[in-house]
Amino acid sequence: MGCWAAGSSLGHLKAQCRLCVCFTMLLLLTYLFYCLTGCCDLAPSLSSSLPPGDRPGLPRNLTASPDPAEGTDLSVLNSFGSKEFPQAIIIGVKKGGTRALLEFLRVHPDVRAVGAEPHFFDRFYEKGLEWYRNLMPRTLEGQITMEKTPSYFVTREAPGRVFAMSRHTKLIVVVRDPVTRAVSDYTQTLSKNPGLPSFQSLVFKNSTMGLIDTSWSAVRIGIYAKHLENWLRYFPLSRLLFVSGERLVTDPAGEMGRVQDFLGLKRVVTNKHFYFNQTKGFPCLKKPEGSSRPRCLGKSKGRAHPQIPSEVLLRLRDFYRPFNLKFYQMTGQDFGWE
Ligand SMILES: Nc1ncnc2c1ncn2[C@@H]1O[C@H](COP(=O)(O)OS(=O)(=O)O)[C@@H](OP(=O)(O)O)[C@H]1O
Repeated sequence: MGCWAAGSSLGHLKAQCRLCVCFTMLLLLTYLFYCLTGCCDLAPSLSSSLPPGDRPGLPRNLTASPDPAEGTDLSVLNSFGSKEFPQAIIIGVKKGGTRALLEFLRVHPDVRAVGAEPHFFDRFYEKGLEWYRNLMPRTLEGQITMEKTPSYFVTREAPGRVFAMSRHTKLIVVVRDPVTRAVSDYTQTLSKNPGLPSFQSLVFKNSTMGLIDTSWSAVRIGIYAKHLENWLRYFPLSRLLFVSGERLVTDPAGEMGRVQDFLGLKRVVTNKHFYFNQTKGFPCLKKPEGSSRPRCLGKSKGRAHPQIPSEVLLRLRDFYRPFNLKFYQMTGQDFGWE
């Protein structure tokens, strides 16, 4: 009888143990499931009001705050990672080659970028930082969030606003010979408005005196030294990288090497990612992000420019020379615009 009682209580204990193990497994599996579906992100953030660059040592999936714009959208809950403020922004310049640079960077597995230009720091600042963060793609730990809006470089308020988001933001400026850039800018406007007056009638305030009209944005944008002064009030030079728009065409892998170093990324994007497309006249990607087929940039990039009288271009070149020299001095780089 005593023996039977001992055997029965041992059996009972075994059953309890099995139940215990099952319950623990169930708990673990539930936790795993929630983490994989991104629900762990919904835990209240420890420091979500701080931008990413300013959050000390937290795993990135712990830093995301609840996403009001997403509501209960299951497709979003199912995605991995979290939305972060950009740690690096291509701030300019318009027609410098900013799209090419962003598309080349997107090949890198550790770069995630918004495709469209957000224009947050110039046009939509009143929408607030959370609106901006929600535009960003989700990133995993170790990945960099990026965006490009070339008009930031010439927006007076932009440096202070970017600084207010994070003083650690890395800034990339793609610069191109200001004369060619002005013609490229004009070509773009002309494509939207074929009735536009000629380049020469817009570039001069007084053509007989040869006075350049600096109020015309196509001219003003190219005075790089002036705009850079504005950024240097907030950011040290070490936080900025100047990419040569010319070299981005002639040696894309070389420029990409510098950009990846600046961003603290492994040099993944190299020569083997590019081929020169003779028809386009530009380097193109063998395998752009999300595609296995070679692709060049669209028709609006690498357009033929209208013929501008050489004396007009010479006058414009004279106008830019002192500003270019100042810019070389400020950046410590000679871009070779003659
Ligand atoms: N790989 C490649 N393919 C095509 N185009 C290239 C490339 N690399 C640089 N570029 C030059 O980029 C110029 C357009 O500059 P952005 O992309 O900064 O223009 S924009 O401000 O976003 O409208 C564009 O100017 P245009 O030639 O005047 O069209 C190009 O010269």
